[in-house]
Amino acid sequence: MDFPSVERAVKVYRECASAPSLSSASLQKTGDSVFSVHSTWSQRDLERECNIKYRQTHIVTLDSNGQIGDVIDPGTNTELNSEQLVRWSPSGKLKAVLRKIKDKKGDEKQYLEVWNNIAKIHNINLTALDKHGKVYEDGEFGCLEWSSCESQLLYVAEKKQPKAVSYFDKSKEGGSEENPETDAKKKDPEVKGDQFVHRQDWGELLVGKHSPVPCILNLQTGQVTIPEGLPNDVSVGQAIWTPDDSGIVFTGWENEPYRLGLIYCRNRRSAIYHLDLSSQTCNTISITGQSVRSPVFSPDASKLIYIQNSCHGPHMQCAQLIVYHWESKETKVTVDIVQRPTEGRPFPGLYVGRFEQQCWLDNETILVSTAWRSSQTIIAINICTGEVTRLTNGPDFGSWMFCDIKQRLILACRSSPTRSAQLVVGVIPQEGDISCINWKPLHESSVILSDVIWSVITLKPKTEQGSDIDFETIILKPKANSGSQEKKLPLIVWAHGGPHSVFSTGYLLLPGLFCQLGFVIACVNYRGSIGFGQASIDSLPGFVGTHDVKDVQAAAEAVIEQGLVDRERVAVSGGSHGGFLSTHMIGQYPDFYKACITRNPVTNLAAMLGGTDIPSWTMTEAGMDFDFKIAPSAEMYAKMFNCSPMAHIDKVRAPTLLMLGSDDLRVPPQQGIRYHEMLKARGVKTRLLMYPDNSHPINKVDAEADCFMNMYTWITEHL
Ligand SMILES: CSCC[C@H](NC=O)C(=O)N[C@@H](Cc1ccccc1)C(=O)O
Repeated sequence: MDFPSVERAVKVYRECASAPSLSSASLQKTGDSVFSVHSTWSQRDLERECNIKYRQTHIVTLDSNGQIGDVIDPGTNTELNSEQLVRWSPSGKLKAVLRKIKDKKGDEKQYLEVWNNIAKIHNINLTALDKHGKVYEDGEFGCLEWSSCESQLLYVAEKKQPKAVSYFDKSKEGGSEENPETDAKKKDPEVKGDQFVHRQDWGELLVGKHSPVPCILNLQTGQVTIPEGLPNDVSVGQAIWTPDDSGIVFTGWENEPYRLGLIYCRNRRSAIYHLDLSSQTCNTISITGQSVRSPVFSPDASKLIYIQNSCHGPHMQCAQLIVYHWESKETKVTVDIVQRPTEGRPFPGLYVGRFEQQCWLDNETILVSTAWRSSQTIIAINICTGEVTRLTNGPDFGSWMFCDIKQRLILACRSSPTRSAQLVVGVIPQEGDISCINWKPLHESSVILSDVIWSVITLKPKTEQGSDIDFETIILKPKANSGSQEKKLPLIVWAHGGPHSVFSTGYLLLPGLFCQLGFVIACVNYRGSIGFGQASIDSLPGFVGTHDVKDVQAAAEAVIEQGLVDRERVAVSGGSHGGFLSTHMIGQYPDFYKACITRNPVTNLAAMLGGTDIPSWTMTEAGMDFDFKIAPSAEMYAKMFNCSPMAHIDKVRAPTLLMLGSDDLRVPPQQGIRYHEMLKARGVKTRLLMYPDNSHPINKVDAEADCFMNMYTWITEHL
């Protein structure tokens, strides 16, 4: 078959990859019935080979009936390149900005600025204060919180460590020093012989983040303090003020006996703490032996909510929503884990990492986005009754992210496999059905794939165990061919990572690109994906390499049965656990798959145990309980090997492209390198691309673009 040319693929990539993705969006009340919407976007810049960030502002007015009136786009996109965190004060009058700037010598400095509506009114050089290391700006620990009196800011930064020096360092032995800053630093405590002590960090994408502590900046004095009384051996993150500013509440992750990588892993042992700043006493609010996160106070300050799930087992799980009554100290599970959604009660449970900063509709109702089968959905939860109302369920947009709420004006971002992100506003009815929202877009999607149509199919598993748990597949088809019988199309079967994550019916760059270029795509949400109930998640550990493989194959067969696809031209693709599945498919169905493309694949769980930042994952997914002390036996290693793609290497025939990030701490590149070597030794065609300075996602702009072009040329050469 004639595939579109490489030049055409480059053009399609330029178009589709130009779609900006939303980093954050918030609402500010700027007058009677007037709101401004500030959104920050990230966009690939292929010329500069980097992601640029820019801010967009819209004005939204409400009419006399409280409904959306005008939406004004002043057309003021501004590129931002140094803002790390931004937070509006409770009154909306001040804005705090954490900024990273390189000085003349090229050293990075962090500043905390405060702006009013006219100008910058404070600028504190946090690096020069030298009270702590780098400020955390990530989505796991990071925070920037105004006290209610708007005179203090709370954030999290790396704890300052005593300076480690050599026993042979002579520079400290007297001599005069004229620089007072260096003199002050000289007075800092020093530890001899500690220069090479290994300090464990929080792993993949959190490199250099070891011991976060809360920090308080007093805007009047310009001084930063690290509160006393913090628990030992706990990493502090997600800190917020208590309602009267007398203390702070935060999530604390246990450092001991050793840290396991945190990103994409919502099962790390943690607790919610309350530190009283005057008495310097710290108490635990949550129960121990759980994984908890994201404390948020209700507007009337009577309740604190947070998310909780088990700290054992799968790395992503269905979670509970906990309500803690601040005065009575009573705790209640208001939304529980859902094992199996049913037709009568379809809510599949909560799959939430962190609440948005403003998530309260009123003192009883919160808004949150969660996975709901193959879509990302906004729900309202009545925290007194636990009642869940689905607010978004339209046929055109499959993925909805809740952004902000002011009064009853809700800001959200939606997308679909054929439409890139679009901000929308709506008014939540005061009375009646709160899901009756008339959404109004603030702008058009920047990319619309008009030649693609998408659908979701539900499938029954073909295994004995877990056969009562269904799963779904998102199908993308080129429109021109969708009804015709004349020419059958090539198929790419795509498996997501995790394994406990999900493809949602939002904008999917790679599948969309390939579909624009004439391929049918099947994105398989095999059993174990999130959004289908905890029973589905729990059905996979112990059966990886079997259940997930059978589901992927059943999805491929189901798409072929629809009659549009040429069964002689099927390829498979996926990254990480999706790479584990791709390499399994070519080992277990060697006649079926004609090409394989894989990013940072897990190929041998037994070998990965000693190299990944999450050794717990390899044991859990192979069906064994993880314990920090465990030194696996030969039988355990055998179990891990036997469920791995490497166990099927002798059967592989499909030409296989491997794309590896040299800095991946999650799936060490050796996993892919060894698989590539094994294929070479068996005479199977294979190519390995190693991307320097890239880690697990391989998402640097030049690397990502190169990956796509190599995927395209590999597939078109072999199908
Ligand atoms: C020991 S590596 C395990 C595979 C890895 N799982 C967790 O990190 C994985 O599949 N990564 C995914 C990323 C991901 C994981 C979970 C939820 C969302 C995304 C991948 O790279 O696609």
